Amino acid sequence: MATDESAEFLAEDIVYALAAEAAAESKPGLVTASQTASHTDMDVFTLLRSACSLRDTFRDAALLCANLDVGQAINSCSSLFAELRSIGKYGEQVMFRVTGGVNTHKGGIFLGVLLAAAARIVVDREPFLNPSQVCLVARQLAFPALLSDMIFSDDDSDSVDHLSGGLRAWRMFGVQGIRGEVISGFSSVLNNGIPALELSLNRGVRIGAALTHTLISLMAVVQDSTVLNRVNDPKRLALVQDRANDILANGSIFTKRGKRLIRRANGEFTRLRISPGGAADLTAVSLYLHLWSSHGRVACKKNYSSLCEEVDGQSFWI
Ligand SMILES: CC(C)(COP(=O)(O)OP(=O)(O)OC[C@H]1O[C@@H](n2cnc3c(N)ncnc32)[C@H](O[C@H]2O[C@H](COP(=O)(O)OP(=O)(O)OP(=O)(O)O)[C@@H](O)[C@H]2O)[C@@H]1O)[C@@H](O)C(=O)NCCC(=O)NCCS
Ligand SMILES: Nc1ncnc2[nH]cnc12
Repeated sequence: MATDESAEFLAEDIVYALAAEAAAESKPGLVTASQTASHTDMDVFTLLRSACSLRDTFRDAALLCANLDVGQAINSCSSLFAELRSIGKYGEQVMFRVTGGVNTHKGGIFLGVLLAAAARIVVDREPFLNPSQVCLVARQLAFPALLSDMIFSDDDSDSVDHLSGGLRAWRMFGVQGIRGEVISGFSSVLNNGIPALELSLNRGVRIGAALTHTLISLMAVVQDSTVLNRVNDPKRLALVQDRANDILANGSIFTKRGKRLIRRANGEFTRLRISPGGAADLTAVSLYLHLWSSHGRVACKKNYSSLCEEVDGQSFWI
């Protein structure tokens, strides 16, 4: 196997970001270090095991593009994307093997493979990777194939049972899921996720709390098909977006009221078994794109004394 320093560091940051997202607290309905929330088949250790197993997958995706410039990559996008998809499928097999069959990071694998490839294409020209450029190249690589997935899913068949959760949500309700996020050029990540993450870090909060605010900011806008996987009811997605918008309007992690609403949303989503897994994946994406753009340094002006505080008489981890 050829060695390539850029491919190694890109993969390393993706794995770190998936693990950091898993460990972060105060994520409504999602697995954290202290809860399994809406999930009965996985905990934080399952997610960490999965994240750690995927490093070679992301490295291989970057390596595949090590000698390509943007023009060459875009001219050969359909064959390149087919090769990336098979690297991603192999990554999915590894994930299912190490988790005993649990879907921990299907979306995270796809996004990581695509963005590692795009970043490796861009990195020779731009050592400080600009998130918009990386996302644009990723979009160009994936656009034809994802569009055809979506058009093809609209076949004559009345049944949607054979479709994946994402394609079913698209076909039944026009919810665009992961494909729409990529086709849009990662609009939620660029317009909501990364700005929220950087605002939090600039305000001096710790990385875990910054990830919570990033997640909430994404939940407010993302068309997350995971929310509809278990119950095909678009009202559930509207509920997630309403709750997230309400949290943001009340100060999110920066106010007591915001934190109270985060806690309340966690209780509600857990009761309803709602899991915003797509927004979780995009939280990790926001983190590694931020890391790549700042050369691997998270500007964490730490305040460890606020690690755990009381909200309504209960501890609130941030
Ligand atoms: C293109 C692929 C992504 C394959 O797509 P596929 O159609 O197979 O999958 P989708 O159902 O479309 O969704 C994939 C995952 O994407 C995440 N996601 C959803 N919405 C968004 C969004 N708006 N932005 C970003 N990411 C999004 C989501 O992943 C997360 O949730 C998963 C956990 O969900 P959970 O409900 O707990 O697990 P389940 O097992 O489904 O249910 P339970 O048993 O628990 O009830 C977790 O994976 C997170 O990562 C979606 O799950 C790509 O994978 C691909 O190309 N693969 C190769 C195979 C292929 O070629 N397929 C093409 C089919 S046409
Ligand atoms: N923290 C999390 N909880 C549940 N599903 C996830 N998929 C990715 N991260 C997740």
